Amino acid sequence: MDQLVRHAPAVLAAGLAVVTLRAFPFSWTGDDDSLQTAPSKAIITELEDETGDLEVENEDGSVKPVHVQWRHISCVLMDKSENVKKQVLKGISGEAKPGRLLAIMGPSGSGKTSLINVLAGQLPASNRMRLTGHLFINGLPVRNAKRTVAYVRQEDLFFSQLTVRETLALAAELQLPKNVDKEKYVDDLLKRLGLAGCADTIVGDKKVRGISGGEKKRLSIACELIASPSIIFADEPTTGLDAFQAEQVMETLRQLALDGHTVICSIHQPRGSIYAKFDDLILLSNGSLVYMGPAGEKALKYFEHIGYKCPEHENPAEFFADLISIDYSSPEREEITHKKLEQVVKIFKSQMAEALNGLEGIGDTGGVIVKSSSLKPNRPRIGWWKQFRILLRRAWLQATRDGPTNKVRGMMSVSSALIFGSIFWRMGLLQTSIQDRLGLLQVAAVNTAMAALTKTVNVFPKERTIIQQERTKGSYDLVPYLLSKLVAEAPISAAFPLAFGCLVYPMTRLHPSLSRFLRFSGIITVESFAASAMGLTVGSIAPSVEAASALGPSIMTVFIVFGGYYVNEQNTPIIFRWLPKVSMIRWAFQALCINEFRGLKFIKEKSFDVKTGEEALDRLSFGNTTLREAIVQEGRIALFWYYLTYFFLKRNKPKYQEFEALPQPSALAQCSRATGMSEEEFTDGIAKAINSRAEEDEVRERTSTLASVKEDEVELSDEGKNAL
Ligand SMILES: Nc1ncnc2c1ncn2[C@@H]1O[C@H](COP(=O)(O)OP(=O)(O)OP(=O)(O)O)[C@@H](O)[C@H]1O
Repeated sequence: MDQLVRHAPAVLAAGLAVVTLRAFPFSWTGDDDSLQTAPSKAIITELEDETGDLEVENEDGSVKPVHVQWRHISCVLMDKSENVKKQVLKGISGEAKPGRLLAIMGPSGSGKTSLINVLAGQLPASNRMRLTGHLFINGLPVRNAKRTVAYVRQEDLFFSQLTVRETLALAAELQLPKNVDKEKYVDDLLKRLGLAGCADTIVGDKKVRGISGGEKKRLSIACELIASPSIIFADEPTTGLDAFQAEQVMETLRQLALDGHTVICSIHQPRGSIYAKFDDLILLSNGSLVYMGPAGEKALKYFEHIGYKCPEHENPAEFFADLISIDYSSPEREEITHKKLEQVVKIFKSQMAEALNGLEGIGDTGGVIVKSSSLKPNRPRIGWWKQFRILLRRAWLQATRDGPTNKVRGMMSVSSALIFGSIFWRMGLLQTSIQDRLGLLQVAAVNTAMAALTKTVNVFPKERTIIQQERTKGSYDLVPYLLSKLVAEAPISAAFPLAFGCLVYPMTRLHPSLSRFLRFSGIITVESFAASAMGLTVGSIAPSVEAASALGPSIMTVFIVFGGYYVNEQNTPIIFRWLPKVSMIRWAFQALCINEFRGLKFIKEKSFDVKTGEEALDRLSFGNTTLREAIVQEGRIALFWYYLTYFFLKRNKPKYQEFEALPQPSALAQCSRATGMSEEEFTDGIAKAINSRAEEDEVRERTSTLASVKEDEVELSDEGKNAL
């Protein structure tokens, strides 16, 4: 009898697992009518079906329904001594249904972005963070159900000089299978997202005005849709937009939901007309769930039922915001609003617990504890050569169309050539001209390197974020990307040192020979590539443009000091001897000196005066090196920095927080019965215990309860099947 009583919940669980998965659980507050409606034709026209993947499309072109469920998600931040510093998410459960738009609302800092990141598998990893809970896609734990998600982030990052159509066409070529008509696909996408009117306008940036903020957001959504998403996440898609643009963006998301996608967005405080577009609603406050269920009238009825009535004609979003925000205007108000919030959270928790008790079979994996995984990057669909050609086109368009940047670089090259040309105007062959030549060649080397470095560090950190996102989607590999960038930027990067050389060489009357002039230009061009490559490395490790702009010149200053002019290599302290060998300034300066001084004869006035250029080179300790050797060294330095860039880009992939193990839902339900605690209390206890080493005993105690239940459960699951 005792055995029967213990087995009963599991039999029930097995039955319910099947029933609830079909009927979409958590329907206690749900309006399931819309789930029955057939999704309309999807934007995505054709997709490969890989074994084990969730197919995004049905054969008739409609989107396959994807149902996301999550249970007991807790996210805790720890301090250095492993004590809980902040509970970002406190045991959040819920679901997102296909064909419906789910909005996550709450005051600033309530955990909206964190929850959306967790659900998208893109919560940035941190050693000080503990993430527990379960996430299921169509009833399968995320590790078993591969899913493609579209994640529209708050910040819109694009190649600024490409038009809207080019941006989409390049993404389509990189991500879609061969047999898809890309032109038609892009045209459809442009029409669907209301971008046809600005299809041939460049995206733009702070320097050059392009499309509007709302259009940028819709372009972000369009780009994400190419990655064949089953679920669309959008983190505060209306932030920074005016009311009209915000409305249009939300309408786009609503349409995508109507097409059958599962759409989840976070939003701060929408106006009434936007709120009316939501099908489902999650209200968060201070990491706790205040409400999860249908939006609209049902949500208002729920709050009315628990004693909080929304005044007539008030925007429900504003009513909810007032209800769940803490008022810090005075200690009394703070206490009152705090208490009110605690009460609302408590009421919802008890209702949720009731609903969950009837749904214990969701996502059951036969008693096995599953450690959920975050998203893994996909593999590119096309070969390296095709990737290279597509990326080359993009890099070329970006580099050549960037008028303001090229203009500034051109003006800097010309103005510095004119300044140095005037300072070192027509150097003769007197003894004093030796110092002048050395000074000019040194400033030419420093100026070239600094110009190339500055340009790169100002641009690359932003581009790195784009390529990391694209690579996570599996658009392309790093090698074709870096090669395409190098090839596309080479002619432009060479043009500026050439312009500098063309002016400064004749003005200063450096060694007057065409071949020497060509070599001079060649040396500073190679140096410019080396400095750009160093800029790429700095940009690939620095967290922001500001950090890269501080780090790059600091490293370059060291190379300038050991650039062959200020410190003689032989007098360099032993521990710094390696620095001149890796200084691009030194090798460029050395090559420029060899090119300039070899074969030059100076006017000798005193017996100890330098007579030939070779003697001057000897005094600099440059006498034993050939020009070829110096240029080869410079080339090696460029390759070294390119390799480091590759290495850091490869290594510094975005890392996402993984879930820590928690009991399976059905086992959890039994544990909750066995201990007399609610599921939330039990999970919170385990989550806290995982988070604190000081509570190891508690973990042991609770996991032993779980183990005893699990043993029964394997047996019971079979019984459940038989019973069914
Ligand atoms: N990695 C982290 N380190 C420190 N604090 C964090 C981290 N992640 C989240 N938090 C904190 O957790 C809370 C919730 O953050 P989250 O960004 O999810 O809130 P939000 O509701 O999206 O806020 P907003 O509307 O202002 O964007 C905030 O107080 C935030 O400072």
